[in-house]
Amino acid sequence: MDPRAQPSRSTRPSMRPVSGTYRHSRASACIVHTPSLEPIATADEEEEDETICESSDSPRTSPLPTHGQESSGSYMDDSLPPYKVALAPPTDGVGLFATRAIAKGSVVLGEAPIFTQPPPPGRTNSTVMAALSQCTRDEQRQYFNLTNAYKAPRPGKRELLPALGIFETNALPCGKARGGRRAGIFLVAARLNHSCQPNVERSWDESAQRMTFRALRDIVEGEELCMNYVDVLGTRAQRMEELRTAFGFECACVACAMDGEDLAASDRRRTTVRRLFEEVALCGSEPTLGLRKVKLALRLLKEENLVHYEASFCFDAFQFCTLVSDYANAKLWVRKAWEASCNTSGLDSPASRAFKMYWANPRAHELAGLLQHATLHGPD
Ligand SMILES: C[S@@+](CC[C@H](N)C(=O)[O-])C[C@H]1O[C@@H](n2cnc3c(N)ncnc32)[C@H](O)[C@@H]1O
Repeated sequence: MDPRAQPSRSTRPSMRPVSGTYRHSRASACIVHTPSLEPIATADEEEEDETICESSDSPRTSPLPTHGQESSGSYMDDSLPPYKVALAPPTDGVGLFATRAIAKGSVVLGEAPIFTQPPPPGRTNSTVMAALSQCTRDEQRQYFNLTNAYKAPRPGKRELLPALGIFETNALPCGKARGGRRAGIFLVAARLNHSCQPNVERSWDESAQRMTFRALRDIVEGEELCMNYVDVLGTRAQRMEELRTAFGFECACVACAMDGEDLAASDRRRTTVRRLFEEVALCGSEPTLGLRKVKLALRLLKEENLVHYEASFCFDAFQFCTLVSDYANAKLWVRKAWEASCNTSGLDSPASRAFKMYWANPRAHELAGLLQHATLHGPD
């Protein structure tokens, strides 16, 4: 190993340069979930990097399939929403179901909050009631029809008055506030159930003050639309425990319904991806090894039907390639990261824009050329 190949200063930390916490939890994550795992910052969590600008040879045309009405956040190809509310039997409540096929990356729903609240302790039953008083009668009626997971006492949780209990059950993080993150009520999205194999991802558009929900993969008519409230890389037992403690329910999703060898294999894959996520960040001086780990993680994610983390791992692979000046493969990887990021958080998200910029100019990355020249591999 070339001793020069110890990119001491920044390699390790900057293996996750487009970092941040990409929380999947509902805002009742006053239950603090700090997923060191979570890869790509979404619009609600990532300050825009001011150093990023379009270079003149930026890729101009999108090689991606059309992203519905990407920027407007409205529905895909007709004026009717591509979902309906219907009973979701295993959950004791309702959920949202696709009323037609929805293509990967399409906007499923764009919604503004009826009101937002600061993080605790600034959020109380009185502040929620005050915000509700500014809403229409219909919004108030719909609000009080939402699920309240704090109705009955739960171990370790204090009972909450109804308005606050409903808020904590249904609110989603949306934007920053002094001392934490604001959270808001989205009357339609409040009907999205959790799945450990989600098919919908949310991203907050700070400038439009709207939440956009995109299809993580192709969705067939009749399929339930689900996002994930917690990180999904744990074993079933770990995920169940987290959902029970944080949200007070026993997860009835398809991944948690597995048993026997299927469950054991799924647990193994998810824990391996989690381990790889940590290990890849430590491979700054061993790009070949790092890239091998990335490829394994991507294969396991695919087998688990999990799309999250794809962009992050692809970006790691990009960095390994740029470290050794393998710019041809670096471009292939960052393009893949860009495609994955557009599918989950849209063309205009800070991560998507950063990936696009590096696709146009991989040498702009701070790790470029730090190690001895080598040729690695592109995506499979
Ligand atoms: C934000 S609401 C989602 C919509 C809710 N099902 C309804 O009827 O309004 C969250 C609640 O839905 C239920 N839920 C969501 N995901 C679930 C899952 N995977 N398994 C069981 N219950 C779930 C829990 O009761 C949870 O407190």
